[in-house]
Amino acid sequence: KNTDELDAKTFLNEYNSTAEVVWNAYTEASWKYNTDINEANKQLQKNLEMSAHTLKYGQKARLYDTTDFQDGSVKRTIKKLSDIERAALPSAELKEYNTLLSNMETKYSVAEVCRDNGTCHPLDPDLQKIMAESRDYDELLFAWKGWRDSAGKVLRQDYKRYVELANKAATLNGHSDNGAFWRSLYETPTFEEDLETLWKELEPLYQNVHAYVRRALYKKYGSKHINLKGPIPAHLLGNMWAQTWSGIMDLAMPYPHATQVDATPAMVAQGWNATRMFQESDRFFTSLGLLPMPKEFWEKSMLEKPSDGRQVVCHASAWDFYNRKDFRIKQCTVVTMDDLITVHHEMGHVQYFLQYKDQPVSFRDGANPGFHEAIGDVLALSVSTPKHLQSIGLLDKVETNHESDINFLMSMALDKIAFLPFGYLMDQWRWKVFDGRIPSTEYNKEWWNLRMKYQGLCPPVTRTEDDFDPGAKFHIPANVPYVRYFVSFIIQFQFHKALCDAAKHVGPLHTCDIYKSKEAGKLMGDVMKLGFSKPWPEAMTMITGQPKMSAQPLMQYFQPLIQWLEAENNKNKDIRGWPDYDWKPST
Ligand SMILES: C[C@H](NC(=O)O)C(=O)O
Ligand SMILES: [Zn+2]
Repeated sequence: KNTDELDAKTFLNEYNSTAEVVWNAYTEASWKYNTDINEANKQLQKNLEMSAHTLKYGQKARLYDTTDFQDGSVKRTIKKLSDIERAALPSAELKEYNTLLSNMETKYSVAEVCRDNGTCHPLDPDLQKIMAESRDYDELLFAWKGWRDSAGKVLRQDYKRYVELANKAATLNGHSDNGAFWRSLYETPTFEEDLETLWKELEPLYQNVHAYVRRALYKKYGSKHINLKGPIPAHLLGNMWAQTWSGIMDLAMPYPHATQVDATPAMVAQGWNATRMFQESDRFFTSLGLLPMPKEFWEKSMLEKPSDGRQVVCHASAWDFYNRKDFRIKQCTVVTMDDLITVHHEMGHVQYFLQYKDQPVSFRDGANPGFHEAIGDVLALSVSTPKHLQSIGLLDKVETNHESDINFLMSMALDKIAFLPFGYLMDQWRWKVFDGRIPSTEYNKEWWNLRMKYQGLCPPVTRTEDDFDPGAKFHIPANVPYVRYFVSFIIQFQFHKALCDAAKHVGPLHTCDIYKSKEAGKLMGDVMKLGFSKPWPEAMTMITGQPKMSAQPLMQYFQPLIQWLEAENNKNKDIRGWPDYDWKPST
């Protein structure tokens, strides 16, 4: 083994400069395909070239014994390069794997649901709009079942083969399976236990929100479709996957006569468009002293769904082109408050890219994947406050009284608390698929067992193993891990609390708006500059003064609502949980 540290440094410099070129070429090709899906753009050549580069340098990296090296960054980089992921596969299987991934993401992205009259609806914006706005049980069922027939079902065989190849690559890199590889990115031996502890702390909160919303849906849809002691039919929560419930805020509004919290009507009335939404977000970031979007961003991003007939991958994403200059967002933006939040989420990714762009490519990542997902959401917690929305002209009347507070906290809970079980179960399912606890013959049964166990949902119609409902959620065919969002929804409140302290906020945490606080911006910026160069507990300590994930700030933020929900559910004599677990809605 080579123990020459200077030699390793030279090797890493060569790696870094060649990687930028190869990764940039791949990213450009991938962007071209994602924003114009067709056979011509499908060329997977650049992907193979990237894997060839990874293989070449990964094999060299494995020749070093870094035990006695002085420079921690050199050790950290050599260790990271030694895991060559899919490049470990024999070339025929690597080609098959890349083709499978491309086909799965394409099938998902071009899927649509057609009516008897021949009208066909894509997920974005049509089906998403129906799921958020329709209050017709059967119309919701048309969209819900149609999407799973068109996007999920067709992926089942591809997925089975993808699991085999992903696991083969993982084992060739020394992991027990692909789930173990995904968890290794958190560098936390107690990661799974820590997550379960956090979930157990937050489960009572979720069950209170679930019981309250079940009561609201009972009022709307009646006893044929809602059992007050049972699971909720999964198509009634205002979202295609029931992962956030803000779509049914009008049914769940605690005090309809107090301050409203939805900025959508004002955005539409004032003629906001996608660019305006992104400019607003850019303004918030720069108000904190963080970096403005470069001109390439405005010139090359795709901020709206193209109207020229091109097929695109509409699921929003942020892109680093690894040349320290070119950063983009691809989003099929619609003018709603919900999408203004998504805009901030994606802009948070680009801010992270900008902040760590001078790190070596190996460190151009979040401290852990949850950090990358949290940045934009932290700022959105400030933007969402009635006070801030009023300051940008999106809410006219803002009252600071108990009812308005509870209305606001309910709207936030329908996004942030409703999401927690979904954020947790997505990779519970995949980790079990990868380690074999869920055989391919039980993909769908186990999916619905987890949807029942964690979310208290049931399918509105019978499901079989001809279906593949997990495939109807983007991240499954797109091979994007998901526990990062569960982590993000917890740590973003830790960050929010720390930044509000830095901004010298006084009063309840949920009223904090860090807008224009340079102190808050510096705290965030310094952590983002680190990228992946230090283990994430160090980054967590820089922001919060302690190294662990904690549910306490989230609980503190929602404290007034927790008390209100306890009282409200007790007043309604509503049980928490769904003991009538085998109840089914009448069809
Ligand atoms: C929460 C997650 N966000 C994202 O993909 O950007 C989702 O949309 O499912
Ligand atoms: Zn994201």
